Amino acid sequence: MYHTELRLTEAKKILAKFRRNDTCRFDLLFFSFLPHFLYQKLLRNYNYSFPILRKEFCEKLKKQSKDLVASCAEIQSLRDFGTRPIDIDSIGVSWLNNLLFHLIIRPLSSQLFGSTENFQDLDWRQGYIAGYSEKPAVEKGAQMHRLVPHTDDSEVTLNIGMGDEDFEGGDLAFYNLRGTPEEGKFVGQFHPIMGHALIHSGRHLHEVQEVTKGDRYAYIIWARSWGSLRANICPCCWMTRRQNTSVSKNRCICAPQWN
Ligand SMILES: O=C(O)CCC(=O)C(=O)O
Ligand SMILES: [Fe+2]
Repeated sequence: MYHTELRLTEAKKILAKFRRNDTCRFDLLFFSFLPHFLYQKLLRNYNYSFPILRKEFCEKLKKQSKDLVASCAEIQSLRDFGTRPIDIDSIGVSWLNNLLFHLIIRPLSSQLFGSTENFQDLDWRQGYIAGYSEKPAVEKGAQMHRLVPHTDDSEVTLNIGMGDEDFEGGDLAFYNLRGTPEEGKFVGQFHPIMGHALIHSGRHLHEVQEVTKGDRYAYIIWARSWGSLRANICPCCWMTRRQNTSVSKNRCICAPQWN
């Protein structure tokens, strides 16, 4: 679990540095208009989309991740790196996770999802780059053709399109909120835009459709609330969206027969 206060101090320091340095400042588009932030409602009331990173910055981040995969391929014991989505902390860009978490995800989430998802604040994040391709290959850091419908083990997910610019297919499709009568019903789909973020609740069923041309990358951050939501309910039941019935309660490892 991350220590929220420590990370917040770090995020503020980095933000101050960006404000002093023009070259860096314009790398992250959102800093220039964050105070007047306007988000756009997308796919009814559940998902919201807005521009967040410059294309050049997305390219740099992708390059850093791919270069690391390529160097690891030369070292026998690190060959697995790239077979799974690339963890942002492990490629030395934790500061970006922290900035996005503290300055974007936390404030937006408490307004947009706090009451429906039952949390007061978020205090944990994990960021990674997922790659998909018409021709998946470890050396590109693009491991998959598609991603089947699922919910995330997060209260809220931020999804930033990282390009490439000319891929085809690979739309993000949504099928409504797990645990509601509408679960499974198609809501809409979204062709990722490079540098644009989409924020949605973790229990919003979604899939990545097959990429039919080129490579497609996304920078995903999962955010959780261990301090409020997961402190009050069994995290395992929440994760599997187990309903609170006598049958499903007995299937939980926290149920009396296991203790
Ligand atoms: O690649 C994407 O756009 C979505 C990925 C996703 O849903 C996930 O990693 O949970
Ligand atoms: Fe997901």
